[in-house]
Amino acid sequence: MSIQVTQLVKTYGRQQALKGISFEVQPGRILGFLGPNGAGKSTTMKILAGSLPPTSGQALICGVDIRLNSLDARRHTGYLPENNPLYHEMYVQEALSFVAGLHGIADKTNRIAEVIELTGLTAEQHKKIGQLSKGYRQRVGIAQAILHNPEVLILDEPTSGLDPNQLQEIRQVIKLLGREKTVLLSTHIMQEVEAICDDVIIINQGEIIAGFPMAELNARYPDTDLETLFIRLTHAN
Ligand SMILES: Nc1ncnc2c1ncn2[C@@H]1O[C@H](COP(=O)(O)OP(=O)(O)OP(=O)(O)O)[C@@H](O)[C@H]1O
Repeated sequence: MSIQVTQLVKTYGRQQALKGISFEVQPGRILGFLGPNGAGKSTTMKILAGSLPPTSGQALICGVDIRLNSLDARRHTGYLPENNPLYHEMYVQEALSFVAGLHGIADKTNRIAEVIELTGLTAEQHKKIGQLSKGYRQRVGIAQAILHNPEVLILDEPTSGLDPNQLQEIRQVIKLLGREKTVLLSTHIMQEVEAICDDVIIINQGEIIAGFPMAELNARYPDTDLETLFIRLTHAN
């Protein structure tokens, strides 16, 4: 398994954000992670990315326990956080070079050229990040996340706030990356899941309330599209 989560709990003060969730993602799959605001998606993703400790439970990335061997687990993981924090004063190439240095990538120049090509940044690569449109900033965030060529990619609402063209283009980038990598993708856009995801999980109030391969949606929930199912399941709670 690329991602294996067992009975994961996260408590912030008195609030239980994750109430013991368990799920798995097989290698090479794109998993859509759906849930209403405050359901626990970002919390789960931060824990899997190694940037937030869980309260209890286990999470393995490519078989590596994120609590016992965080550094090793993070080598297998690329993470694009929800607010995509970037150095706006840096040039695209400069930022990528900086991140490549953090990862100790040997052949920086070639790898940076590769990720620029993969993420469609070629035309904008000589600009400052602050001068880029939101869609291109998302590409820089994705480029940073894949520099060290991780097997697992965790993307927290990568298409939120994009115009329809950029949204379509970023989806294509994610789909392309999903050919080789395992992707965990959170989104509020149901068509996005239908367009690019192999599997879907719906989380609500810190609990997983549904999970299935997209190909089984119709068999499991006849005459129901994903949006209707989402509203039905998350309203019932
Ligand atoms: N640092 C924090 N301190 C206290 N509570 C927090 C903290 N971060 C998140 N929470 C709470 O934990 C719950 C889950 O939040 P989380 O950000 O994981 O949800 P989400 O599904 O990503 O939501 P959204 O779709 O709005 O991004 C929410 O009730 C939120 O208010």
